[in-house]
Amino acid sequence: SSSELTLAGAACGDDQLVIFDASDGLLNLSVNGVLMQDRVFACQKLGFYFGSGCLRCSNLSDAWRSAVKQYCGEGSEKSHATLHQDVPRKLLRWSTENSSRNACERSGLNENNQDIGDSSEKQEHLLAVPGVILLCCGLMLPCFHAERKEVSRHDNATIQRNALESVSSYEGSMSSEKVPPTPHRIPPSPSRFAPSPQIARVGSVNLSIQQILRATQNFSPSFKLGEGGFGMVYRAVLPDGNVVAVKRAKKDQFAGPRDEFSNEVDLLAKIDHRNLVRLLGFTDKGNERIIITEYVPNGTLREHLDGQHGRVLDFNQRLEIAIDVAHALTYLHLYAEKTIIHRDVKSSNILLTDSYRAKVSDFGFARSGPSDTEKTHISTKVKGTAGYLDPEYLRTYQLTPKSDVFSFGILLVEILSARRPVELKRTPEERITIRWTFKKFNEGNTREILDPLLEDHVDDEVLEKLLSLAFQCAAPTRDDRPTMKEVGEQLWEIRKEYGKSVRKV
Ligand SMILES: Nc1ncnc2c1ncn2[C@@H]1O[C@H](COP(=O)(O)OP(=O)(O)OP(=O)(O)O)[C@@H](O)[C@H]1O
Repeated sequence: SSSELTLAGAACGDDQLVIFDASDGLLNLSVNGVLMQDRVFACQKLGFYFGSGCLRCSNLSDAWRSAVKQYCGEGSEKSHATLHQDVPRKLLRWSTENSSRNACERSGLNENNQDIGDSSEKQEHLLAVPGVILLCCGLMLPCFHAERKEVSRHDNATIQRNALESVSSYEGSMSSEKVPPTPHRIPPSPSRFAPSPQIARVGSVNLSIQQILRATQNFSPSFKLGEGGFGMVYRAVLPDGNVVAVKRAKKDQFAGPRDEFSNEVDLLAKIDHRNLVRLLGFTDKGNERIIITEYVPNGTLREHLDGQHGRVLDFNQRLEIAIDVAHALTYLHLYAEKTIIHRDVKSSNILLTDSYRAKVSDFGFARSGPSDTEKTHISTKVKGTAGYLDPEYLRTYQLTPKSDVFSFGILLVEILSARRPVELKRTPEERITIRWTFKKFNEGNTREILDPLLEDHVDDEVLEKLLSLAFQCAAPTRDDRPTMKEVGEQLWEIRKEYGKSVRKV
């Protein structure tokens, strides 16, 4: 539901690939968190992944196939043709002409193929071939073909629904897992869900399905607040007049290897902080899985930065929001029953109250940190949202609270600039907001970074301190990043300084 969304992700050796889109439907590829800015080069890289056998079309989900097709198939055809006369077009025709046969098998990209192995020697050989782009394009064709076959099997509406559903936060996989994971949120497994007695104690709202149906007028669209990877979110008015948010799991979230529902419930149940959305109750009956949380009435931070709520957030409000998020994360990292790593810190997961205080929501991806005090990290699948993902975590699969610190650094720049972490409509130099910001900062042009809609005067020193803090948080190596507690303390100091500078003016 945010605008820069992951469409598909896969692991290839040590590389994590994400093809993601923006609200305008443009597609881009990132490898290990680095956006491939040149589409031809990116398609070459994809071609090598296919060539080395680590990406196989037979293992690709519909969403991946369709993403690859959109990314390298139609858009790049022209540029390839310019470079290599009309040959790639010929290859595309080859694929269409042979549509009756499985092109995956035909090109030797099936599971048993030994012709194009995964040895680096063969990759080097591929690199040495003139017209490598042509070859790469050819290697990817089977996927375009397979996608076409899918289209003929499904009606358009289904495809569109699949694409929408797959637009969610990123889930990569360990390098040892050769099969690319489905880009869908991993659905909850009924077998693993068991209401914990703790929840019953924590939950202060006990509602039957009937009462929930009444409170949302049968999940009426007019009560809908939004939609995320887990399902729809509704506003519900309880018989006592209190308003709550009701998060209803999608039907297709009911079978699968992991249990996002119980994950979210278990974690929320242990949390009690004014800057974190509070769990009030849950229901798990029959075909319905529902989480009831505190209702936060004033939309998401991203909506406010987009100006969707009319009034522009002033500088002090932005500072307070940043401090609130820092406090929420400090609590999760240090003071909750055990260390919790949120893993999906982003502006669309920050909800605002009427007085513009922030509450961090969406614990679908949250993980408990290492329970063993000796260990500094846990090794786990990569999850999160493109643009906010810690590159070290992407590379090593080692998750620590510093991954949240990285995302916070990206968020801080977003709060100051109102730009999304990745802005695909902009020129290549401006696309990756953190890089663009860093360049502007080094050139001494910090004012240009600020949200142009912001009317307040902001002291240069205050702005520079905030940006330095954001860059420290977004340092490539986790050891160079501060802890969330230190970030909160620094923000607090900067806010005091800003207060003084405003009084002077
Ligand atoms: N407690 C709440 N109070 C008010 N609105 C909420 C609440 N929780 C969620 N929403 C609304 O519902 C939308 C969807 O929320 P949800 O947490 O399911 O997904 P998301 O974070 O936007 O997306 P994703 O699941 O892909 O990360 C939010 O963007 C927000 O507008």
